[in-house]
Amino acid sequence: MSDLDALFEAARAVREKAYAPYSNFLVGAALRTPDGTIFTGCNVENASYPVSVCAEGGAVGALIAAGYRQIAEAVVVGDAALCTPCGMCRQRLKEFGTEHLVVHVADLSGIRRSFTMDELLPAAFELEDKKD
Ligand SMILES: O=c1ccn([C@H]2C[C@H](O)[C@@H](CO)O2)c(=O)[nH]1
Ligand SMILES: [Zn+2]
Repeated sequence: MSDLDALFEAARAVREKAYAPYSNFLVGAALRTPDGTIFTGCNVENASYPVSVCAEGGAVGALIAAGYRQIAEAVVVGDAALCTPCGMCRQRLKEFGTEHLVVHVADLSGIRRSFTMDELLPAAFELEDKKD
């Protein structure tokens, strides 16, 4: 299995764990660090809708909590719709993306589109003096 296949499988598996009783739209995200470690997250909705957390947010939290700071590649798996990260998650991914971060967007049968971070979030807001 290629590294990308493994990342896709991780995102597809964690999608099954999503808590999305309000939208019924399950999402899984898998992030690969430069050393090949994979972190995953799923969307967790809430009766107070704005409290919901996207799959990408959970995965970024897991990666940071484990002591990592860099995302080299990401896969987001939704259902039929083209499940590109929302605006907030584009900013989240940008914060920790390597220069060459590629975000693959998939449905259950596989990857449908691939984007560079710059395609997803051109002219992104970033602070030069951030400490990593
Ligand atoms: O990239 C995406 C797009 C949507 N969602 C979630 C948010 C909400 O729970 C549900 C429907 O928008 O899907 C994600 O987790 N990631
Ligand atoms: Zn989001």
